Amino acid sequence: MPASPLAAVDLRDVSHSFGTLGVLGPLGLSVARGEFVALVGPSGCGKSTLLRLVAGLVAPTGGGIVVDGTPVTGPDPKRGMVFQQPALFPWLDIAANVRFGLDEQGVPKAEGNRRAADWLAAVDIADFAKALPATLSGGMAQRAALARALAPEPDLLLLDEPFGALDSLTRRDMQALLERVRQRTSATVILVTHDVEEALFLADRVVVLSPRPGRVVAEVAVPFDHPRDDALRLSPAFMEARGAVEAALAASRPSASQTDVSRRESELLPG
Ligand SMILES: Nc1ncnc2c1ncn2[C@@H]1O[C@H](COP(=O)(O)OP(=O)(O)OP(=O)(O)O)[C@@H](O)[C@H]1O
Repeated sequence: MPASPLAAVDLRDVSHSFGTLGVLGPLGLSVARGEFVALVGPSGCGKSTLLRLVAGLVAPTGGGIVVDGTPVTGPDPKRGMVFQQPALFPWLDIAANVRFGLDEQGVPKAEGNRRAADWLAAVDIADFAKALPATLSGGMAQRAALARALAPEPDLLLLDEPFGALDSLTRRDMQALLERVRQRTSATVILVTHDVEEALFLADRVVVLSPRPGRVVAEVAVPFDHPRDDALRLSPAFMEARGAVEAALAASRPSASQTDVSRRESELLPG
């Protein structure tokens, strides 16, 4: 599969197995520079694995991944990642956590402080600069994790269910926040989520994966301009896009009646 000239991320015939368990692919996926793609699919279909492969934390057992023209062979500071659990360094205050990647890059101290303060303000936690992570709520800690990932100005931001552990109201606040901070960065974004509404609210394209081993079964373009606000969720066009993604998800699963038939057949089998 030839690389698209505009692709920031190119997955070429990628597959992955853990031992004998095939969890992903083979699949191809191209993400354009600056595009925001959301991945949805049934639990266990390999979404997190796909993100870890792109991050270079795991090597694929088949195919290859190219980011900005260079094959992925390991982690790179140009690829920021946010996980479901904030994973902040517990012994560093929030400002130092956000500054961490900048210190690693050798950014001078004064500039690092200024950029960290700027990002803390952008995610509305400037007042918590001196707090330790353990004293923050889940939502606040996740704001800090987002600021930490964005402060080094990554070319690619990988978000693995970043709001999955939050209550629904905090989750909506965080979606609005991510939509807002996205205007400050030109990073390409890949978001893994279980939440179809979240995917549609944030992304430019939603990619639907099949049950394990995950393969691309549908792609839905999200035609709404940015910045988006909450009213969008109630618009007929949004509901229509939601219906399209949910239909693709439902179509990719074995139907309930098929499952019932196979269960009944297995119940009838001797032994
Ligand atoms: N390190 C590992 N060793 C063995 N099996 C693994 C490992 N990591 C993941 N798996 C298995 O691979 C499959 C895919 O896992 P993965 O976390 O990528 O799926 P997912 O789509 O992100 O799931 P969920 O939506 O539930 O988070 C699962 O069956 C999981 O148990």
